[in-house]
Parts: sequence; C-alpha cells; structure tokens
Amino acid sequence: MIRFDTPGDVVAALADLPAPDARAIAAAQDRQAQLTKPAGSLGRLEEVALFLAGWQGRDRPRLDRGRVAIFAGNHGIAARGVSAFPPAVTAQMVANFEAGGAAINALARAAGLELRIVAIDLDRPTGDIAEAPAMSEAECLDALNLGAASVEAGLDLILPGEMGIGNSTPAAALCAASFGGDASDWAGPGTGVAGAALAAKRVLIDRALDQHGGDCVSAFETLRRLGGREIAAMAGAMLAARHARVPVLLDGFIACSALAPLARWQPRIVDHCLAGHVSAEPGHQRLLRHLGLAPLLALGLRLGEGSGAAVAAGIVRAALAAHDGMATFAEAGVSGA
Ligand SMILES: Cc1cc2ncn([C@H]3O[C@H](COP(=O)(O)O)[C@@H](O)[C@H]3O)c2cc1C
Ligand SMILES: O=C(O)c1cccnc1
Repeated sequence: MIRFDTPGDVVAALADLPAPDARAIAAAQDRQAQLTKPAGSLGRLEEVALFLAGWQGRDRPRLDRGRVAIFAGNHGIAARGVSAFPPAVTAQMVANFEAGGAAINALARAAGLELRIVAIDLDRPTGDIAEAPAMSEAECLDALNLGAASVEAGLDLILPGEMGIGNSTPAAALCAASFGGDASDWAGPGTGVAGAALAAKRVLIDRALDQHGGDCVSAFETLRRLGGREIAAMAGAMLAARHARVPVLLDGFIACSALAPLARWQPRIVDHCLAGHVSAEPGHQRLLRHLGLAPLLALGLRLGEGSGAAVAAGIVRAALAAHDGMATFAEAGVSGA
C-alpha cells in the first residue's frame, strides 16, 4: 500500500500514475458492441461500464465491494462563524454516523455500499487558514496516510466523503489557489451562509489566499496550508486508489476540492475518477469544468458526507447490470444492423 513519509512521496505518487487496463477496456467494448441494442444507445451507461472495466481490469466489472469512507475534521477558521452551524456539530454528526442516523447511512444502505467513518483529531482544530497554515507537515502526512489506509486493492469502488463544519471555506481556498480566481468565484453558502456572513466568509478566503498563495508551490503545500485533515485524507484516498487501481466515485464540492491541488500539478489524476453529481454549491460546477469531469447526476444536493456519490452508485449499478446481464445479438437471435 502507498505511504506518504515525506512531501516528496506525494510528488512521486503523482509522477508515476498507473493507466487503466487497455485489454479489459477492449474486451468490454467488444461485448458492448454485441449486446442487443443499437450501438451507443445506452449513452453514458456504456462509458461507465468501460471505465470500471479499465480500472478493475475485468471484462465484466462488478460492484460487490463498494465503500464510502467518510473523513471528519475540524477547522480553526470555523471559530470565525464561516458556517451556519457551530463546530461542535462535526463530532455530533460523527456520533450520528456511528449510530446509523445520518443521510449517508440511509443512502449507503440503499446503494449496497459499506460505510467507514474516520474521525481525525476532532478535539484539535486545524490552524486558522486566514492567519496560519492549516497543518504542520507531520499532520498533513498523517491525514494523507489515514486516507490511503482506507483503500485496498480489490475494492470495486471507493466513495470518499467528508464532515467538517466550516470546510466549504478551505475548499474554496484550495480551488482558487489551484485554478485561479478569488473568493467571489469559489465561495458559496455551504450549510446556508448568506448576506453579510457570506461577504465576511469571502473576505477571510481572500485573506487566506493573500497569506499563503505565494507558498502554494506544490500539491502538498497547497493541501497543508489551505486544506484540512479530512480534505487531505480524501486526497490520500484518491491517490492510493489510483495506485491500487480502484475507481473513485466523487461526491460534491468539498470532496472534489481535495482533487484540485493534485490536478493542478498532474491533470491525469482525474482519470480514475467519475463525478457522481454536481452539487448546488455554485463552485462545484466550475470545479468540475476545471477538472474536465461531467457529473452523472444534478439533483440539487448540497450535503457532502459522500451522499451524492452514494446516490450515483445506483447509476453505476445500472450500467454494470446492463453490461453483464444483457443478451448478445447471437444469443437472442436478434438481427444486427
Ligand atoms: C447537520 C449537518 C450535517 C452535515 N453533513 C454534511 N455537512 C456539510 O456541511 C459542512 C460544510 O458547510 P459549511 O462550510 O457551511 O460548514 C460540512 O461538514 C459538510 O460535510 C453537514 C452540515 C450540517 C450542519
Ligand atoms: O457539495 C458539497 O460537497 C457540499 C455543499 C454544501 C455543504 N456541504 C457540502
């Protein structure tokens, strides 16, 4: 399994990315051409089946072991009122996940996915990014490794999710530092911040960008300075998934913000990632455009926790059911074009 002992290990992991299995893709493509339907008539479901074939290395990919891994962290900047909710809600929601009462519990169950919850040092919020780096090098490496440890070869799909009151603020900062623009381009309501409170959130994001922008000289430094523990853990999970050839189903704005600094330094990092949905958080659509990803769903969700990805897992199941279960023209005695 991949480990990050130094910041250079992130550079190395990004420099040497495995490609999908071309043989499995060709075999899956060949099967798609023989199934009893006009070529291409299942649209993106066909693309999804080929995507999973390539990363799983199977002609007939499956979704027997899909895992939602929710990472939770607290943020120093949350003490400044950037969220509509108090920071104590992070730990309270972790308890709710463990008791089975959150949206993601219901949605993961409905989608037939396992759920893993990783709370990271909730009693120690990160540094306030408007003034200081979010994490030390050691803290950021620990978070990356916790994320990496949640993915192993043989998983069929990983769905990284997050919980962290205030984390739409670092997410916006990561996007701006990675792809340009300022807080007005990337910051939105999150849990429901509006009016003067949203304006104040934007001022803090721009202050964080002024403070750290010049020092964001690598993916690691960007995550360390402007991110958070749960965001770095999602980045670690996404990198580890690539090296274990486990496909990733992406959730909303915050989950995708973990990819932003990785993609700035290595655009091909998104190749094993499928965008589950586009969230109602306005920065998400812009971020997906920068990442070059088209969402499967647009349901107006704005929750996080991996919830949108879990809903999109139903679309993945449909794609795999058609790919695996349909008869060929020869089997069914149906005439070809
Ligand atoms: C009860 C509750 C459950 C949640 N589940 C996810 N989030 C989401 O909202 C937070 C981000 O928004 P902001 O930056 O405005 O705080 C994150 O914790 C995210 O996971 C929740 C938020 C709340 C209040
Ligand atoms: O899109 C998301 O991930 C999101 C949006 C609002 C609040 N929490 C998460």
